[in-house]
Amino acid sequence: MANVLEARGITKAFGGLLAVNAVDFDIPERAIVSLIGPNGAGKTTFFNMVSGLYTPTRGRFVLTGRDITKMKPHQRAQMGLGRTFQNIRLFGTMSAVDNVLAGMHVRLKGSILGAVLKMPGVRREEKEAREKAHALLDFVGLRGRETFAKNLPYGDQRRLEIARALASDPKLLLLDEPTAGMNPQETARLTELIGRLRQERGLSVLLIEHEMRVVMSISDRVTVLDHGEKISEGTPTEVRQDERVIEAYLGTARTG
Ligand SMILES: Nc1ncnc2c1ncn2[C@@H]1O[C@H](COP(=O)(O)OP(=O)(O)OP(=O)(O)O)[C@@H](O)[C@H]1O
Repeated sequence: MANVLEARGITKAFGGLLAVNAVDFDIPERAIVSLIGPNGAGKTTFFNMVSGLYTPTRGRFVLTGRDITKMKPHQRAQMGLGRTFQNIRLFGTMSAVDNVLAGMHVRLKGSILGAVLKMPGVRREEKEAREKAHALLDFVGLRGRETFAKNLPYGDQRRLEIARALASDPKLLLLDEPTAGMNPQETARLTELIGRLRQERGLSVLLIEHEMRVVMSISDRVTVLDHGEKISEGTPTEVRQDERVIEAYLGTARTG
């Protein structure tokens, strides 16, 4: 199966500290892949390099066959990379649907002049965008929530972040600790939603997640980082039985 993302020899040095050290990493099409490891292992740093917030010190990223290593975050978004953040970054005093529309702007073509003149093409595009935004809210289970984003329950805000990320039609979605701070019911619903991203939308997902029940239940492959190095990679069952992983991480991790 083709890979959506290929990372080769990815390294990030902060001064003398190698936060990520020569990591190779593939994400196949329609795969759910998780990155785990103890605090400070380099997960977020790796993630920030995939999305373009950090430039690797060495190494190369290829997204759907194109080298994106030197591209800026918004260019990567246009090429099919979507992400959510560990700390929710919604527009608090905008409605749910307006948050999703904001996520769509990387794809909209209409000019400001066109909008001012109310040109038919632009009006049609706006209408279609609004319909699509409502469909995405339906998909994540937020139909008809017209309140400000900041007034939504926490679990719903996380789902809204995913709807906003989907608005740019990504091929690969990066989710940074999507169940952080959720209760068990919210976690179960979100896990199901992640499965539907692949099932119903054909997406690949890269997940950073501390909740081992989530990781082990939905991942096709798990990669384990420790001190910036890849120490294990395989199916959840393989990784769970790997002595190095048990020693470095699972012995102390939250296993539910
Ligand atoms: N901007 C930065 N400047 C300097 N050092 C950094 C920076 N970002 C991360 N580090 C260091 O790089 C290492 C990897 O950190 P990173 O946040 O990627 O780990 P993590 O696996 O995501 O941890 P956590 O599970 O706590 O989020 C740590 O030692 C951290 O202190």
